[in-house]
Amino acid sequence: MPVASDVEEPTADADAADEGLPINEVFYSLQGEGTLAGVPSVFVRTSGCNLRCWFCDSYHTSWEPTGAWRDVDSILEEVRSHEQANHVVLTGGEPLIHEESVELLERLDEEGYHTTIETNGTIYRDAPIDLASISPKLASSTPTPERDPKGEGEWEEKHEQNRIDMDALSQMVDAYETQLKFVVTDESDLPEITDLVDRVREATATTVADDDVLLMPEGMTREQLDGTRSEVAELAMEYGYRYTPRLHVDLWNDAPGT
Ligand SMILES: C[S@@+](CC[C@H](N)C(=O)[O-])C[C@H]1O[C@@H](n2cnc3c(N)ncnc32)[C@H](O)[C@@H]1O
Ligand SMILES: Nc1nc2[nH]cc(C(=O)O)c2c(=O)[nH]1
Ligand code: SF4
Ligand SMILES: [Mg+2]
Repeated sequence: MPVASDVEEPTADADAADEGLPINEVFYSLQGEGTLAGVPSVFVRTSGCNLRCWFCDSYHTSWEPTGAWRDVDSILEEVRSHEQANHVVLTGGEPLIHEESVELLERLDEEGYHTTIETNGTIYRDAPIDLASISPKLASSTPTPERDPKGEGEWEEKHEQNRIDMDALSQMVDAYETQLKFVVTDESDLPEITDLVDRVREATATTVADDDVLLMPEGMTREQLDGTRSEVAELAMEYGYRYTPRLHVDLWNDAPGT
């Protein structure tokens, strides 16, 4: 069922909290991205986002948010049904627009799961998060009229205004074990990445090592990655940052539930 458009705003939380979370999908796979790539994990994907990256590979959580409201108990039951998994990845959409994500993370933590959150880093919440996998959005993600997958650039200004919130980002880096995972389209992204990393280092008490900074090639299909991964790998070597593959795309292309 379509998720009401008000899930896009964090202010809708109070009303929605009783109903649980808008869930787009729950599936079991290998973590495909970042320092835990290859680890068997259950993915819980919430619907609704406060940004609109033109390249978003989860279109039905952002541009066309779709899902069903589910209470935390029913989500936990499905997570537990994947008995082999010790790791849970909470993703979206933007999972931190939802207050109820905190309750889900608390319950997962109580049951002994390792929790990763995939977030764009614009909203801080206090929750038991074992790895904050933060993917701050660069200027190259902005949905200009030429790149808008849906309209004619109606989201350009709002996306541009909201894509970086240095207070939320630095609070998260100080609170949790963190990886900063940048989607790279080409080498023109690198000056913005180095500048942002410098600003995070200035704003936080935490040491952000170069290998906590990950470059991930843009592409939601193998064919698209064929056009980006070599250049991004070279850039990681040149700048001393870590390269992360998109292992799930290499293995399963853009198949649903992977
Ligand atoms: C769909 S997002 C959901 C979590 C959160 N909204 C975020 O952007 O971090 C999950 C991850 O996929 C990445 N991603 C989305 N579309 C992509 C694409 N076309 N190529 C590479 N990575 C992409 C995001 O940057 C993020 O790291
Ligand atoms: N296998 C797999 N690994 C992932 N890591 C982060 C994902 C996400 O969409 O947040 C993702 C995903 O969609 N699939
Ligand atoms: S922030 Fe994440 S979910 Fe939202 S549009 Fe960008 S990639 Fe998609
Ligand atoms: Mg994904």
